[in-house]
Amino acid sequence: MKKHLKLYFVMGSVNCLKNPVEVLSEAIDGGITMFQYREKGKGALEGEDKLQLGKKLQSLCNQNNIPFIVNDDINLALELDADGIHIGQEDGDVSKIRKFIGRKILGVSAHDLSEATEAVKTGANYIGVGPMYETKTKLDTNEVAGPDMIRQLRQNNIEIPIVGIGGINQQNLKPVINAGADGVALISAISSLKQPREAASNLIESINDSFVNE
Ligand SMILES: Cc1ncsc1CCOP(=O)(O)O
Ligand SMILES: C=C1C=NC(C(F)(F)F)=NC1=N
Ligand SMILES: [Mg+2]
Repeated sequence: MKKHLKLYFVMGSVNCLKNPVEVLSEAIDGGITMFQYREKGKGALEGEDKLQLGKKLQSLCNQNNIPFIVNDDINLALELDADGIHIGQEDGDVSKIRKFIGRKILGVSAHDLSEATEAVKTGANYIGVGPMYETKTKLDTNEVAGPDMIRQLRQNNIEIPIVGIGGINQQNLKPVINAGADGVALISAISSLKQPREAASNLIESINDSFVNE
């Protein structure tokens, strides 16, 4: 699990500057290690359109052995037979969902020690902790937690794989790794750029450097 979390690209059609299939294809070439289909926000696809785009993105991931995770939408995750699902605190009872999805990857958002502890107890495979920094991508985030939140979780013996998320880019990712995260999750640092391949390549290089000099 930990090795997949190094550069976790999260995106939906509304986040992309150009065709989402092209964006993901380039991001995979650039070196992302995991993908989350998060079709959410103003203008997001729904129903059949959401399913069809999901299928295209999933096949890109399958061709490249990249885990394909669906955000929030359990029915879509099961219909696509996705590799896993990511849910927030408001997306339902984690232990019920764990039973429902069997051995698929289960990611849970956590904003503090109590939510992280709860997620571990109910069988999450990783937790997403944030927001690390200010972000304009998700409008209803909790207040900025910062990399210190990850450090605090590790100091309280939270051993589960952790990925930081929120406002992360090449310039500010090192503190997130140094705080004890196994990787970074991000949207606009790849999806909003004209050259997603180059963006992903620069990001994974910085991430690997951060681990080497830890
Ligand atoms: C999904 C999510 N959860 C916490 S912040 C965020 C948005 C991250 O987007 P960006 O990487 O563009 O800041
Ligand atoms: C709200 C979210 C928080 N964390 C993550 C992830 F990075 F995948 F863990 N994904 C989300 N959609
Ligand atoms: Mg959610």
